[in-house]
This record gives sequence, C-alpha cells and structure tokens, in this order.
Amino acid sequence: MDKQKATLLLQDGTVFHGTLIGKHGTNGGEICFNTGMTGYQEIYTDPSYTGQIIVNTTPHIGNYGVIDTEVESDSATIAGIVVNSFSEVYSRLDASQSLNDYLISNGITGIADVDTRKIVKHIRSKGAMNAIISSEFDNLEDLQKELEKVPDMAGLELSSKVCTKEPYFVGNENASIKVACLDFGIKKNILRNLVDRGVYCKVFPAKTSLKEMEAWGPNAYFLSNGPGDPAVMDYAVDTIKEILALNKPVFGICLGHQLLAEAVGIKTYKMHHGHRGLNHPIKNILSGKSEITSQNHGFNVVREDTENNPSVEITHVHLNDNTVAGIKLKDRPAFSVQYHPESSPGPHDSRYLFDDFISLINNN
Ligand SMILES: NC(=O)CC[C@H](N)C(=O)O
Repeated sequence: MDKQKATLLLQDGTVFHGTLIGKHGTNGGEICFNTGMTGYQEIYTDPSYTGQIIVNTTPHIGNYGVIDTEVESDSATIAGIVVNSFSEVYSRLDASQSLNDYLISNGITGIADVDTRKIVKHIRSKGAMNAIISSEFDNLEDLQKELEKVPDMAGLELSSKVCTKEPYFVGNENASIKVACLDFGIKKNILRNLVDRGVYCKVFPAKTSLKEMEAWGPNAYFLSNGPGDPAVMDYAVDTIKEILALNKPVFGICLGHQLLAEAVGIKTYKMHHGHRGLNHPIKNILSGKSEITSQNHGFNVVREDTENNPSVEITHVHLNDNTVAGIKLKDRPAFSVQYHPESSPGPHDSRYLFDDFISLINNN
C-alpha cells in the first residue's frame, strides 16, 4: 500500500512534503528540535513539550517501539513529530506496542521522510516559529488558515491545563521527609528520584494555595518543570513568594527554576531556538566541575537581572552560550537549575542535585 502523504508548513512559508505517521489529521504548534540520539518516548511524553512539534535530529525513530513503564506522563501532549526515517517495525522484547500505534492512540499527527537536517538548520538560523503538519490539507491556502489558529508560545500559560486535577501521593507514607511538589507539568522521573532518596511526595495542581499545601505539613517544596511561558504565570510566582517567606527548602527544575527567578525579581525571555538535547555542557561554578546534561527549554532567565540581584548567586552556566543555568538564593534555602537532573532520557551527571536537596532539608 502507498504511504499516505503529509505536509509540513512553517510560519515563514517554507514547505516540506513527506509521509504521514500517527493519526490522519492536522496538528499545529511551535516547531523545535531535540538532538538526543535516543529516548524518543520519554521526550514525547514530557509535558514540557505540550504545544510543540518535535523534530528529532537522530534519523531513526520508532525502531524500539514503545514500552509502558518508560513514559514521563500518562499521555503525550506534543503537537506533532517530524522524523527522517520512521520504523513501523520494532525490535525490543519487552516493547508493548509500535510507536505508530502509540501516536494514533494519543491523537498525534507526524510527518516522516523529510530532510530533518535541512529543517533543523532552518530553525537554528531563523529561530523558533509555529508550524503545522497535515495529512488532510495539501494546498497552501488551507494550511495557512490552519497555521493561523496556532497560538504563539510567548505569552502562553499551559501548566494549569496539563497538571494533575487532584493532589496525589507518591512514595512511602512513613518516610521521614515530606515534600510538596507543585505540578506545572511534572515528569515522573523527578518523583522517582525523590522517592528513591526516601521522600514522601504529595503532588499538588499548579494553582494550589500555600494554605492547602501547608496543611499537609511538608518539610520542603519542589517546583516542577512544565510547558509554556513563565512570564505569564503570576499565580505561580505569587505562591512561590509565599513559599519563600516560610524559609523551608525549595528546589526548582526548568520551569520551576524560571518561576523561582521571577519570584525574586529576575525576568525571563524567549530564546532564539532554545536548548533541547542530551549532551548540553554545564559548568558548576561552585565545584568547578562540568556536567553533561539533558535539556528542554525555550525560555531562560535574564543574565543581567541575575547578576544584579544581590540575593542571588549564579551556580551553573551553560558552556555553549554562557546563559544562566542554575541559581541559589543567598538568604533562603532555595536553589534551582534550568536543565534536567532527572534526565530520562539523558546522562546522570547531575543527579547529585537531588542529594543536595535532601541535605538541604536534613540540615534545615
Ligand atoms: N522543561 C521545562 O520545564 C520547560 C520550561 C519552559 N516551558 C521553557 O520552554 O523554557
């Protein structure tokens, strides 16, 4: 049978023709690329990618199928995938289904058989932009109309849409440390890392009040990763300001880092095309050591604001472009990083940050 055709249209008018993968239909979002050579399932199920079309720079996708235990959330909320060579056949003993079936059941439309190297070079030079993938429409006018419906990532609040609707618990209830996790789109592996270190977690919806969280009596707070633009999340920034006033330990990852920064007066900005991959080099200023990290972000904290803030110390920098990658508050037991120590997928160099959080709690 002939493969069904699909079209990818970028906001600047560039068109790519390929074949359909996943669900027949039309999806739009912000196009971005991830340079990881493996871990497509973890990437597609990371809620931080909500509303984004992911281009995988690694050419072979689908060849090890999908396995239920390796998801980072219960569904994939990405806006599509762009792949060079897609495999419907998968070779892995414990795989539960093919990636194609997984995409169909999650309602995701993707495109394969396109020149992903060319697309990535294009985004890298022109910057982040919206795009649409469709197997329904192939004339430019229709595609253009669909593309216009896609909202801009700058100014978009998505955490309250992807977070848990009700609080839930993870870990052993007799554990000595209780951490309230504010869910802005939390990845499961963050919770696994906390639980593995003897933490009992209660995960709260993004818009939970401090009063409700404090009623549980947590020893510390965790601010999760998540999708969207931190600059429009006043509700979260206000809650974090209240959390900081308690003087309890706080740890933030990615969106959680950006929101902690906003809470102490540091602005965030949209990057040209972001950092997404598994081999981003970071220098820990405090230890002098470097670490290879997993990253996924399109916004960042303003370096100048961070340097000029007397209550903040820069702890980590990104070695590719010198952007701020980690901060610590001087007057509070609070720290955060722009990258992903839980990785999944990615190297484990930065797992020590979870140990640092536990030490901070134990010594508080
Ligand atoms: N992984 C994340 O938490 C992403 C944070 C934010 N949405 C960004 O793109 O920068």
